[in-house]
Amino acid sequence: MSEIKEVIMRVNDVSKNFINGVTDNQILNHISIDIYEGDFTVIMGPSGAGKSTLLYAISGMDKISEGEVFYKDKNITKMSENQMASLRSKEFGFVFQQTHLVSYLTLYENILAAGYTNHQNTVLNIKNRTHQLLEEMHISHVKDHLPSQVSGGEAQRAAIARALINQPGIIFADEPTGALNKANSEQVLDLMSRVHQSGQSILMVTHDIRAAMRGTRLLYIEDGHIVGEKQLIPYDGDDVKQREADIQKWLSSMEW
Ligand SMILES: Nc1ncnc2c1ncn2[C@@H]1O[C@H](COP(=O)(O)OP(=O)(O)OP(=O)(O)O)[C@@H](O)[C@H]1O
Repeated sequence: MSEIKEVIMRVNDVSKNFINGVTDNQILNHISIDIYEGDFTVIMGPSGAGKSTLLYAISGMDKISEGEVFYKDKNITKMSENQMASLRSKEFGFVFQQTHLVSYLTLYENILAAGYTNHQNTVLNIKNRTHQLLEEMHISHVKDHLPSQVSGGEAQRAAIARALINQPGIIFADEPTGALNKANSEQVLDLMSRVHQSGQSILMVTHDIRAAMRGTRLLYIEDGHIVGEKQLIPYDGDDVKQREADIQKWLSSMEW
């Protein structure tokens, strides 16, 4: 019997236009898609196809031109700035190519500060969870370093810890390994896989097959439409070559 998944984000007929002078560019063209709880959903597609625009539209980071986006049945399109800010700090976690860590705070303080944005939690709980995440992300040994004093991989792992501090319903990641070398990328991806295995819903944009293979559902966007989809069994580190070849074959069928 197949497992029934809950919808965590519902994208309903969403369009996004950018107006540059007199030109009106439609980047997202009436997209409707459900994102499921517990999935590691990956958005792929050619450069300029609208991958990041879709991620920002779904996460409410950017206003959409038309349509509606729901998070667990709450229509986020209708929320005020304050409601949206509160939802973002409690329910959404963000990881970008650049970490956006505060340069004058240590890794520990960066994570802690994000925890303090959720006023429902106690200081003791936030401190305990920060230490737990530092352990899980293998960065306890550099917790008192500034972002400029650690490697790109360590900084990105701190950014993931920061995204997880408030136990978000979903993590949005935009090319999280885009600025990292191969070794650091693999470490970050291993941690993202582990976070996903613990039940975390993730929506990630990437053009990197090594990152995409961590996903359980791949979506392909082109010319503002979702034109392809592929399901994958959860990543367990086995048959990596086969997984890579399967994704490559699927991408080639999209890009012919
Ligand atoms: N703020 C903006 N104003 C005007 N045009 C924009 C803006 N942001 C994005 N665009 C345009 O929208 C299109 C899609 O951009 P987007 O960043 O979503 O693409 P992408 O698929 O993520 O690309 P890449 O893989 O190169 O990062 C591009 O043509 C881009 O130039």
